[in-house]
Amino acid sequence: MNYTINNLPERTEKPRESGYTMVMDKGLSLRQVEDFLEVASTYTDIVKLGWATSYVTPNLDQKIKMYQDAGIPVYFGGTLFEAMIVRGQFDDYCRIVDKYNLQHVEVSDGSITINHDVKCDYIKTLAKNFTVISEVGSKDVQKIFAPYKWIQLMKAELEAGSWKVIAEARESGNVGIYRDSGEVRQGLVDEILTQIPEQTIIWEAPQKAQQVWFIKLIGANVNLGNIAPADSIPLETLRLGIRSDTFDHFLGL
Ligand SMILES: O=C(O)[C@H](CS(=O)(=O)O)OP(=O)(O)O
Repeated sequence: MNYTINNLPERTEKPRESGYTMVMDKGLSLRQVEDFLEVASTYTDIVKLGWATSYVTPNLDQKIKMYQDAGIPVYFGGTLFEAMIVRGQFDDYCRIVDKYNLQHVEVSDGSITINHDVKCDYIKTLAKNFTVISEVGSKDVQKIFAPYKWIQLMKAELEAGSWKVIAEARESGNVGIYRDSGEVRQGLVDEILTQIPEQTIIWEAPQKAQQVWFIKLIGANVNLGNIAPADSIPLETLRLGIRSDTFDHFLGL
């Protein structure tokens, strides 16, 4: 840090198990990645190349290498996994992940309907060679699961071998764990936390109010995802209680 401020909440350090920040890159150029890394690599634990943007992004191999050289693992959005398995291309998917030398994969079913046992079988298979992050929740605003269902799905996926489960929100932050207004489904989150260890969940929280809500509930070291590249440093200040939104929350701790 550039200078000392006393009595800040303790932040975990990289490589972290909690306090994780997953940034979503949805098509940054190499120059933008370079700029991003200059300022935000300390605060970024992993980068997701959003949905299937990796299919159309130029200079993909160079981009991935830039992140990896900075010590930041990269993975493809779950939508790419879904787009390939509905086309019967699971083996091709594995080959692509290998080709780009990725260690992490996302298994999701936000846009497709698959039997949950089948999803867990994919997790089991992929967990033999990769670190699996699986996503729970649908991208369909009409599909609202009861809290017991979220818990059941998360438990089964962690047991199948997921390293962490992602709670769905999309880039927009208005489905899954949020109402269409972006407001957190508080009862749902509270109930999930009675059964699922919080360090095993990455909460998608693209909006500032959502980040603030989770920091106040769980603390500076909550795992948050779908953070826009430009929000990495602002998020870190929220975690540390040095922006107005969380300022009072950490005073006196
Ligand atoms: O669920 C997500 O966060 C995303 C981005 S969006 O739904 O397309 O907005 O999908 P993913 O495939 O996991 O990147």
